[in-house]
Amino acid sequence: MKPLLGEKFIHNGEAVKLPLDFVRQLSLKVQQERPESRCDKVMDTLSGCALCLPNLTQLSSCCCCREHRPPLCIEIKPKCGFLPSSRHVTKEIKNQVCRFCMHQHFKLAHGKWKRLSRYCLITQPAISILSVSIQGGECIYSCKDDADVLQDLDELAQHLRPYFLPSGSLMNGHQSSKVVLNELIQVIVSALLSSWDPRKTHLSEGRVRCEASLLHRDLLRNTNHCLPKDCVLDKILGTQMLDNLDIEGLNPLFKRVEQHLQDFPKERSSLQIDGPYSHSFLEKIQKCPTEDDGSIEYAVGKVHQYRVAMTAKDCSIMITIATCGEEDGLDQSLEIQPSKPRFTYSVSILDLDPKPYDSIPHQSRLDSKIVNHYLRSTLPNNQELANQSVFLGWDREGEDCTLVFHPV
Ligand SMILES: O=P(O)(O)O[C@@H]1[C@@H](OP(=O)(O)O)[C@H](OP(=O)(O)O)[C@H](O)[C@H](OP(=O)(O)O)[C@H]1OP(=O)(O)O
Ligand SMILES: Nc1ncnc2c1ncn2[C@@H]1O[C@H](COP(=O)(O)OP(=O)(O)OP(=O)(O)O)[C@@H](O)[C@H]1O
Repeated sequence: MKPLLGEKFIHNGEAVKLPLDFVRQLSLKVQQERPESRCDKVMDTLSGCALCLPNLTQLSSCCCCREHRPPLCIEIKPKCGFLPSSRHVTKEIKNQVCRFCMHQHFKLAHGKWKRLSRYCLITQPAISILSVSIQGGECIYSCKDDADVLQDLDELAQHLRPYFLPSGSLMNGHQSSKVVLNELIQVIVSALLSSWDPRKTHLSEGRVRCEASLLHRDLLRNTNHCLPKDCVLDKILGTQMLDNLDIEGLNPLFKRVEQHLQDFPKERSSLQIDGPYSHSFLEKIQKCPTEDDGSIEYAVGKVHQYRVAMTAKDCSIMITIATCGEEDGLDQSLEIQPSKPRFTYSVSILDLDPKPYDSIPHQSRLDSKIVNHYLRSTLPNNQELANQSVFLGWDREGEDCTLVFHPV
């Protein structure tokens, strides 16, 4: 992922061995802390291996030590940043509404989420804050399912006040909360959009407006869709866009690979179906023909590209910021306005586990379920269709099992 997402955002980590007993105890502790919706996840307690990474809630050049204020760490899961433009897409709604918005309805119906979020990366310039922690691990804000969001944000603002409002400020109550949160968001956005060369900007390709976004239309109209070249969001978006066929275009290629592996099982390893994720794997991704020439190389290249794109669609960004003085003279410092505090920051990408090859059929089924559920549950014109859906071939789970008659 490093060559694709950029050296500076990714930490290799080091594979380390851990005593199995320690891992078992850790797993028990972690399991107790998991929110209900994530209790199906378990830690791998059998391999005895772990990845040792630097603590990304801290800054390496710690000018903040002088400041007496611990750094703030903000974690964001951006999810997919574009609408498909593949000719293989069969359902028009996928060109209008992003998967994240459609998936939310599906998750709500199945009890995974308790409410719809206003977050939609496709259309909005705003940032939805997922979690903020202070160095030392104290979490001061986290997107909880059933919490009172406004009250939580007020509490968050109280914590952040010393970072963003001068100590003598007379502002208080709701007004100051608003100012403080706006300042935080400005700093986050600046870190997300910062690149080594601020003059380089480019327009993101493809359709950029998700029609299901809950954000106000006026806000959407004024949105500028430029991303500075090489900023973290640009790198992630570019990698996500390796999925240019959509799962609907990829599925037949996956079947081609499956057939090939049945005929030539020994080629599984040279085609690097299960890795290793080496230089030659990267070459298969980068040198994949642009048009389908019917070859196995094309099919494998597209499958690999899709898996890498899926990883980039599910990664997190960690931004750590600390206030600093002018005398710190750091390379990566943000000055939002000359009269306001200066910040130093670091931006990293994490959770880059490769998505397994075997998950592709699941992704294909899930895609139909999400789209069918969305069409049935949200579009008023489809209400009648929804009532008849069982007869038309949609089962209760929203899976498309339509019986298609072909002319003979
Ligand atoms: O399918 P999505 O878009 O909901 O993404 C899943 C994530 O959901 P969320 O980002 O919370 O909405 C999901 O996150 P959570 O566990 O719900 O926090 C996982 O990251 C999942 O990956 P994997 O299947 O465990 O490898 C993710 O699954 P895939 O990326 O494999 O689809
Ligand atoms: N290097 C790091 N420094 C600080 N915090 C980290 C670091 N790596 C991960 N975290 C925190 O731990 C969380 C879980 O990490 P990650 O998503 O990589 O693990 P995971 O194995 O996918 O978790 P799960 O078992 O829940 O699926 C991250 O969302 C982040 O909050």
